[in-house]
Amino acid sequence: MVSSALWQQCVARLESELSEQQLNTWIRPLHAVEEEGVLRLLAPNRFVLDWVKDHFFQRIGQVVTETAGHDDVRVSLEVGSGRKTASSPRAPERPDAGATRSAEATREAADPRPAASSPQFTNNLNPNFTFVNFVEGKSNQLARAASLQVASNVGKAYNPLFLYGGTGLGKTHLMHAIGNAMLDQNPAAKVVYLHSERFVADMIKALQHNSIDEFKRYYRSVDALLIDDIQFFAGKERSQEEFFHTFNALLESQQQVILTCDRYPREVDGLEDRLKSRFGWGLTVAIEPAELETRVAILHRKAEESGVELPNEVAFFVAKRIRSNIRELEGALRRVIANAHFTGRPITLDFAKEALHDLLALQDKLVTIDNIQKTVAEYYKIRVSDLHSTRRSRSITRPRQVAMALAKELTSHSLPEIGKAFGGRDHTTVIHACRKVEELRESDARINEDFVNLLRTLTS
Ligand SMILES: Nc1ncnc2c1ncn2[C@@H]1O[C@H](COP(=O)(O)OP(=O)(O)OP(=O)(O)O)[C@@H](O)[C@H]1O
Repeated sequence: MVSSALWQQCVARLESELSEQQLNTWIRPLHAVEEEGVLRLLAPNRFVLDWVKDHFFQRIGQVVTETAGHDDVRVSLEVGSGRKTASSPRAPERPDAGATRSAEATREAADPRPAASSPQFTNNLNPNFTFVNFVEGKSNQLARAASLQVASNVGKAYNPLFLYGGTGLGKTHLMHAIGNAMLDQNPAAKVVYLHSERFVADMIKALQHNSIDEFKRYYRSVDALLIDDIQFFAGKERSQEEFFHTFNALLESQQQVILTCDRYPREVDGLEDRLKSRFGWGLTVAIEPAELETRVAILHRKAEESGVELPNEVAFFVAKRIRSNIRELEGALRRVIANAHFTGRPITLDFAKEALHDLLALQDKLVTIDNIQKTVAEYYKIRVSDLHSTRRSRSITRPRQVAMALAKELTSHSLPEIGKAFGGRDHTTVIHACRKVEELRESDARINEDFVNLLRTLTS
């Protein structure tokens, strides 16, 4: 809440000195009004006022003088809101008393949320990431179900909830969906979302400014702490230490912790073992690359949200060609919609092919059958020539089938072309391989893991 131009400049200066959490908790909630040589800072409540007065007021005075370029501006601090000021332009005699109660009452009457949800906790949640617009599929079913459980049983169902998986697969979306659901149920809930890099940066700032206790208090006072991409903690020992204690404190008092990571926690190098083991205390669930049907459903949903009708064949075409990452899928759809908008042409299959021409050409260059064969051979520690050969031992046939299934999934080659590239085999062999792999992925977790790992390697 910033209104005066002078105050905006002051806040910009303070941004380089204070942590994001200090700014969000104490500085940004202040509403500023300039009146006849007085910069009136209105705090949303007494609590914020007292804290700002004790901790920042002196510095604010200096910054205002430096920014204004003279010391003719007096700074006052009082409880109030911008709305109150508009109908009552006169500054109270005693800045931090007087109109206090009526200003508070105005705020409360206009704001249906309980006072506890005042801007001290800026949750950073993206309101567009909800359960309603999260499309369910086999690849994310478990993660979604666990997230729903956590949302309806905060701190008690699974704590921590640890979501992991490749980039752009919906981890952040689900995490925000939980936060948004918590706020729907209880608007006063203190839900804080942040990227792990932000946590590290804030901690460093807090250490530099001797405010580490305040930092600790802040993070330990939330109802739910949502930290994204915790792989960035790797190698940052001091941050891990701090996070470890915060994490324990939250868990002990049943405050919810939700974490995401681009891989399974134990696979993150440079992360302390005690953290890795703690992460496993709750529930660790993977989000896998979405299968074709889910990608198609996501495209339809996103098109609908943009008010665009997407022909089914276009949805299938885009979903078949862009497989690894929902963010890229969305990007492709956006491009098709924007092109249609600018040219005024209807979205047909030919139009989509044209709009995505360069993007798809680039992708074709990246995933070739050759490339798949090399990657698969390396993964299973066999030779590429084994994939072409007639050898029928299990240690060779399985990788060969997996490689064929990947070629079918990841390239636009026809079945006969794929068969030919595997030592001149028939297209029925490719069909059989694809069916077999599909079956095995259902029944054998290791094969499924191999397939997903290979898919990720080839498409990231
Ligand atoms: N199942 C889904 N339904 C609807 N939208 C989805 C789904 N999965 C992903 N998305 C969308 O894809 C985009 C990328 O998702 P998100 O940011 O959650 O990915 P992520 O897994 O957190 O990736 P990163 O590791 O790169 O941060 C978002 O716009 C999100 O809304």
